[in-house]
Amino acid sequence: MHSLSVSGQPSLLCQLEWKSLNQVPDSHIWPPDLLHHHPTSNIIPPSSSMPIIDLTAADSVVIPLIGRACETWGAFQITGHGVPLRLLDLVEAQTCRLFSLPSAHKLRAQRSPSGGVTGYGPALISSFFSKLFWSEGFTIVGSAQEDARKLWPNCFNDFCSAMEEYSKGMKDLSRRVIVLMLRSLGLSEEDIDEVGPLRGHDEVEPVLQLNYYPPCPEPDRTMGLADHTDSSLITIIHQSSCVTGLQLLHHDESDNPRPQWVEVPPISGALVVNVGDLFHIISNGRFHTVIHRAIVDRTWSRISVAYFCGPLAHFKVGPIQKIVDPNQGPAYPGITWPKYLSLKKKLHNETLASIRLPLAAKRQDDEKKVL
Ligand SMILES: C=C1C[C@]23C[C@@]1(O)CC[C@H]2[C@@]12CCC[C@@](C)(C(=O)O1)[C@H]2[C@@H]3C(=O)O
Ligand SMILES: O=C(O)CCC(=O)C(=O)O
Ligand SMILES: [Fe+2]
Repeated sequence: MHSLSVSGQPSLLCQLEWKSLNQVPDSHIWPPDLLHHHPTSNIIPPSSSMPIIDLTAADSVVIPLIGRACETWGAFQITGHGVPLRLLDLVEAQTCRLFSLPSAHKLRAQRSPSGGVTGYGPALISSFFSKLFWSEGFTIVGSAQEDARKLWPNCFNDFCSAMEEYSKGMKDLSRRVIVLMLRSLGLSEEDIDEVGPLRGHDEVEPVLQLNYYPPCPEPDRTMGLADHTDSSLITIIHQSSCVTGLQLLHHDESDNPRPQWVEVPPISGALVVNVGDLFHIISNGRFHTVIHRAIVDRTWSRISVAYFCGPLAHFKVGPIQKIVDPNQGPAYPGITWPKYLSLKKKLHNETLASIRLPLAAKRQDDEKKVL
């Protein structure tokens, strides 16, 4: 059953008994202009489908492929990444175990309504929309112990150890991918040690977002997770292997002036890497932070596990000087991840634009006009 808040708007903490529904309640029906599903937009010729990069290939092959993918797509899939299939299956099974709990149990670990980040609830961006998502989320920052104890007072260990092992695997992999991305921007290994977004990488608290999208009787009328960019440097996503749902907004300059939603096909054992807002900033806008969303399926539920990799809290992320064109200057000021997240809570997809600096060339022009 879903609840209504005093204002008559559906409560964001509403908990549906998904299985009991044979149609989508009004609280979850999205206006068509926000859905723009365009079924045909999913039929993308293979020549322009999202890159799949095998990390076992030589660096001289992988690095340019990654650079190109980040510039044109803002995302790519990786295979040969070394994270065992056993670990991907384990984290998926534990995620499934969590979302299969009765609603009343899950609500014991509900995210605190007064600005909490960790715990069970709709994705945080849900507050920007008057309609609810056809999904449930669980956010882990650092250790999952406190919340897992509320869910399984006597047997929380399996869940916690799976999440810890997975976070560790993702931490190592994200460092490796970030180094390849920085090298594709022309930085040497020594430059990378100096420039710093990876400084203290081992101490950064892992952020995991577990997402569950139940089957939906009317998938074309609702939204699993609305359009957004991730605030991280990069996000690594594991998605269930048989059900599609993740889509990217892709601008294919060569054929079509309008961006299109492109499906990210699930490939067993592959992981999706999204360029996040902070990488867009450090690359001075060269790498493109990707707008993405999740839609739902009539028959199948879907699970995704997203690992958000960011810098240490006190580290100010700004465009890397070595790659800033001196004629243009930096496009963004330095900003810490917590500060960026607090802006994002208020401004959602307008956050990057809100901090963008006028280009140096334009600044000089404007200064001349004043003189
Ligand atoms: C580090 C974070 C990124 C995130 C906000 C958060 O503090 C924890 C949850 C993350 C998440 C996951 C689902 C999509 C997203 C936009 C959201 O609503 O919560 C991201 C946030 C983000 O990238 O800004
Ligand atoms: O479900 C997905 O594949 C996308 C999840 C996502 O974008 C997120 O958690 O930020
Ligand atoms: Fe995302």
